[in-house]
Amino acid sequence: MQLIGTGAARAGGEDGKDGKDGEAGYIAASLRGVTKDFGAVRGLDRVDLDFRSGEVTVLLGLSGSGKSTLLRHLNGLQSPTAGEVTVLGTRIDAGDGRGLRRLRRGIGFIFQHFHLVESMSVLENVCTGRLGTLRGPRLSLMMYPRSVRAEAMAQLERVGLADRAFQRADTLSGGQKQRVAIARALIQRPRILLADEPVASLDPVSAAEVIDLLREIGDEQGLTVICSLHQVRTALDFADRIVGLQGGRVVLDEQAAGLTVDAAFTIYDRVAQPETPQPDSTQPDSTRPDSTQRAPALAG
Ligand SMILES: Nc1ncnc2c1ncn2[C@@H]1O[C@H](COP(=O)(O)OP(=O)(O)OP(=O)(O)O)[C@@H](O)[C@H]1O
Repeated sequence: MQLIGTGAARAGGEDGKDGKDGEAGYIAASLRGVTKDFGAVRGLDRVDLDFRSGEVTVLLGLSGSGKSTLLRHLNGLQSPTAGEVTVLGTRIDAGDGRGLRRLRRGIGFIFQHFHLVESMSVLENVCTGRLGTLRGPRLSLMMYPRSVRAEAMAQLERVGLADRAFQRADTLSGGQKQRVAIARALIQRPRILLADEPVASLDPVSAAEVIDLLREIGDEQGLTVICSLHQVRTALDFADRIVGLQGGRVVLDEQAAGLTVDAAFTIYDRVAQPETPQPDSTQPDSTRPDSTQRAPALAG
């Protein structure tokens, strides 16, 4: 089976041209020959990928396959050992501190553990998403411009949490916290939304709500969404495109619509021990062995 397909080219049209910034389907981010070494450990291995505007991509792969490392390269949190990372038309790996900060304003990042300030109100947490555009410290909600507070409230309405605006963040459930984190990312007015296992800490119902919200917002705003997940079936429902990583290498790159669950699972099977039981694709996600459950067995 040929695992590496032409997902990126198909998403952007047959010619695969870059297009101009602002056009639907232009290349919002790309990695060219990106290798990342952490001492003796290779985190990414000669990765070539283009991500087009408006496209929702899910990164799949075993724990340690390089998903988080790839996402961190896309917002300049990490720099490659070799290769180039271009985001929104600018080499993010070569930027200075100021250029990097400016570029990062166009990139929202959602984390597994939300990264909210628990003692702050929900509304103030959302306002912090605009700190990069404001001069000077903001030590309380009222130190943010009225326009920022109004926009934060609008974003909370968008994620269905306006009624929680003045509660402390630590009074929310995990699913609610992740929706606040999404609102905080949206107030940046990003063009790219990166999400690193955004539902890994959530119950299945909250996880589905967060995934649906990300898809809706991505579609509404034409965002480039790149998200790592461990739930294969959810990934196929959510994504336009699936990129599979193994040992830091891209081993699968296909449109989600053309992939079966079993084909997607080959990302994991290629490193499975021979005696590892094969998944039963007739079972629903909640009962079927998924990568989160299979990973330890496969890795061991
Ligand atoms: N800061 C670091 N220092 C040393 N090694 C690292 C560092 N970050 C990542 N690695 C290594 O790089 C490889 C890829 O890690 P990465 O966190 O990207 O994997 P992942 O696919 O996101 O895993 P998970 O699904 O568990 O989050 C792993 O072998 C990991 O141990």
